[in-house]
Amino acid sequence: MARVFVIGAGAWGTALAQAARFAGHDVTLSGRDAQAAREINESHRLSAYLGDIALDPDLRAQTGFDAIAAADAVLMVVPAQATRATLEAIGPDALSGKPVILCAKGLETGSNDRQSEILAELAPEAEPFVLSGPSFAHDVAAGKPTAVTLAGHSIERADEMAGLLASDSFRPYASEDIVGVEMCGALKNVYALGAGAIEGAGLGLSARSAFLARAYAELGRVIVALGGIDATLSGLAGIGDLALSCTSEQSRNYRFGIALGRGQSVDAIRSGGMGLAEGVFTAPVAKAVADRHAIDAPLIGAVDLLLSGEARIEAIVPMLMRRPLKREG
Ligand SMILES: NC(=O)C1=CN([C@@H]2O[C@H](COP(=O)(O)OP(=O)(O)OC[C@H]3O[C@@H](n4cnc5c(N)ncnc54)[C@H](OP(=O)(O)O)[C@@H]3O)[C@@H](O)[C@H]2O)C=CC1
Ligand SMILES: O=C(CO)COP(=O)(O)O
Repeated sequence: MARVFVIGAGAWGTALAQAARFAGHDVTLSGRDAQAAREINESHRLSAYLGDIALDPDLRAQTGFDAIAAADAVLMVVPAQATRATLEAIGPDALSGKPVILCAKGLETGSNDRQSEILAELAPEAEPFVLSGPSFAHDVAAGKPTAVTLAGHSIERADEMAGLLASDSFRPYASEDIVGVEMCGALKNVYALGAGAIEGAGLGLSARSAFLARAYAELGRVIVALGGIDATLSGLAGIGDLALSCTSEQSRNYRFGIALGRGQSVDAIRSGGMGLAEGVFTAPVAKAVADRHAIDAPLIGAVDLLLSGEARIEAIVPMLMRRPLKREG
């Protein structure tokens, strides 16, 4: 039994804390909301995020970072834009020498950083890992089976972390492609916005499937240009999560995209309480990264344009369709 410390008591942090309990560990979950922590400890629920899913009674929740010093492994699961401030609050010493598994899916606004780049800056002595793949928090917390990718700098250490979190319902596959896995997790949210917009605009399932296939090709170009491994694309973090998020109304990003496709503005959708849609923050960053590396990424550009409010989907689709024809592959 290891001591696992999970930071971020929203839907995904709590689901992963539950997964770590399924794997038999001593788990502490740290959130910023004392009332939510009390609900987890006393009622074994997190109703605001996970409805009536029963949490393991031995899952302990708290605010603050007290138990982190004793942890064998740390999972970072706050939203991507909150990772920097959270790491600053923890301080570098507490994470020195510890495996830190980064679970948020997004690129940071302003710096354009991946989650592992933020960790390297603020806790350079921590050992970075990235977890990503097709995994809705409700499914994982309820003990429904899924598989994910878990990447580290060394495949042997990734094997060890995969072994740490594995249970009958949670099956991590080891990888040594931190960059590729991070880009898959961040960009699938951008593509889910686009696929949702196609649905919301009533453009049909053929269009959505064509978008998904071209998103897959584009994501492959991004991974390789940034130094990732092409094979990651065909794995759980790649096509596994892309297919899930681009076709399921369980995805917040997909639902946000549906609302965009129906003509609602970003502000109107946000004020409607849609919940966290990481792709909204990541899309402009992804566009900047693609431009900087001269990557041909028309779909990221299209989603970014749609989010900007400067063009509606009815105008964007012909722009995509009238580009010069290409050969596949
Ligand atoms: N939900 C899912 O199915 C999955 C989510 N992910 C990823 O996990 C990450 C977290 O998502 P998820 O848990 O779903 O999000 P939620 O919206 O469910 O929860 C976010 C949590 O982070 C807290 N939080 C919000 N802003 C801050 C901040 N500025 N500083 C510190 N804490 C903050 C919230 O606290 P409070 O409640 O007080 O606002 C809440 O506890 C995202 O990157 C997402 O893409 C990955 C796989 C699956
Ligand atoms: O990452 C997820 C599933 O793998 C969750 O997707 P959303 O954040 O779009 O809900």
